[in-house]
Amino acid sequence: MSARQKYTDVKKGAQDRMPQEEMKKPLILGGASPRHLKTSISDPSTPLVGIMGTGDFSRSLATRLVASGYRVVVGSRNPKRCASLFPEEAEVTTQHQAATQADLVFVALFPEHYSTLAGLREPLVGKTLVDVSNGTKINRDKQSYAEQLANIFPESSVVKAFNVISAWSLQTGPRDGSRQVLICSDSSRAKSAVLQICRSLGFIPVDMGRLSSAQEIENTPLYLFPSWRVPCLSTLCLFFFFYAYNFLRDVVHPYATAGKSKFYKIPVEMVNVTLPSVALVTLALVYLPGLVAAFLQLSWGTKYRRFPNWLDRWLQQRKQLGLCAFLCAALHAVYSLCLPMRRSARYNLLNTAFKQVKVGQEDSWVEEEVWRMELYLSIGILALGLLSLLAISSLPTVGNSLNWREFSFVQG
Ligand SMILES: NC(=O)C1=CN([C@@H]2O[C@H](COP(=O)(O)OP(=O)(O)OC[C@H]3O[C@@H](n4cnc5c(N)ncnc54)[C@H](OP(=O)(O)O)[C@@H]3O)[C@@H](O)[C@H]2O)C=CC1
Ligand SMILES: [Cu+2]
Repeated sequence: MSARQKYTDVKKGAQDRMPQEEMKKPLILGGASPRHLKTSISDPSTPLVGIMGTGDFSRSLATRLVASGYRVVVGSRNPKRCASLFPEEAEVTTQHQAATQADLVFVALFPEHYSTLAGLREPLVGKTLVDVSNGTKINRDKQSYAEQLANIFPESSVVKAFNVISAWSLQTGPRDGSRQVLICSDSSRAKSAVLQICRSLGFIPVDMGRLSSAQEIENTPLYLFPSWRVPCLSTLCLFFFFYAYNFLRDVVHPYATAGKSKFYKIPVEMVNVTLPSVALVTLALVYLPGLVAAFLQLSWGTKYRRFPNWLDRWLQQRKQLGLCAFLCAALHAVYSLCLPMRRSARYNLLNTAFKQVKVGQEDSWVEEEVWRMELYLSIGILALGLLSLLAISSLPTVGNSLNWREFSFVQG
């Protein structure tokens, strides 16, 4: 049994057990009909939008379409059971009837069930079909779901769209990070109809070209933090570089030349010395590409020319690099604040040791104790750093930049 099959079964089970009143409630709390989703009066000239399926996505989409003034007809295998889940303005009927009436049809089914729609081929001839499906794994070699749908309906125009928008954000309304809807199709007429709907729902359509881009669009929501990999790796590399340098300079060198043991510096002091260097260099990496870009534009004498790819990517990652620099600087501040506390603790420790030595006890435990203290301290500081990272990432602006559905497109 595939992961999705299991998920669908669990979901179906839950829906069957859930009383109808519960299911009628919108996904988000705050009243049965959120104020911003109040119905606008439908204009008979707007296209009649059909939706196949009555799941989460279908319900959210229908609610938003109705709120934006569209006339909606929903096609279900069991219209009687599902009618109460939709806004009153939306008509819920059989799949065949919905397909016949609608001018444009959203297919809100899991792709595994596309083949069950084959009987609707005739009423859908010449119409636009919108495929909203998502995969569960990154797909590199199989045909995309949108192309599979196009194979089942060779005489309809298939558009891939809205898969990057969750049922949740359809209901809550577009937010910063999840505003862009990637759209592709082989038919420009069908595509512009979907672009129009997308704009009226408050999203920003991004034209991704022909239907062959569908695979990439289906993969997009499955990438984890695509724009963070390089900035995090470069910050880590810088950290290791400066740490190694400081280790050689502050620990190995005094040991080799004067036989002094400074190994206690490894967990706290050396990390603290390394962090500001990393923060400064990372900050420099934030400003440098802007300068390079300005220099290139000056030497070309025009700003209407594309930057080389490497510079393009670097420019797009400045925000992430800046946040990494900020994290290092913040950790450095925390470490520095902790140092005085540590000094006084060591003073106390040495004091006790001195007293004990005076009395005539063995003093070798002092060094061990210093080590243990430094270790606890560094673990504490790291935990504090992680906590502050979590806090920072929950800030709305930073949170959006962490959004896994974020895209940055450079205007050509
Ligand atoms: N939920 C989300 O946030 C998002 C979902 N999507 C995509 O939207 C599509 C639908 O998702 P979602 O609404 O969550 O799924 P659900 O499981 O909630 O709904 C699927 C619907 O498909 C209909 N259906 C038609 N034929 C069959 C069949 N043979 N077997 C089972 N169901 C059938 C059912 O409606 P009925 O019984 O009335 O016919 C059912 O309600 C998927 O492709 C998904 O990838 C994309 C982006 C976000
Ligand atoms: Cu400092």
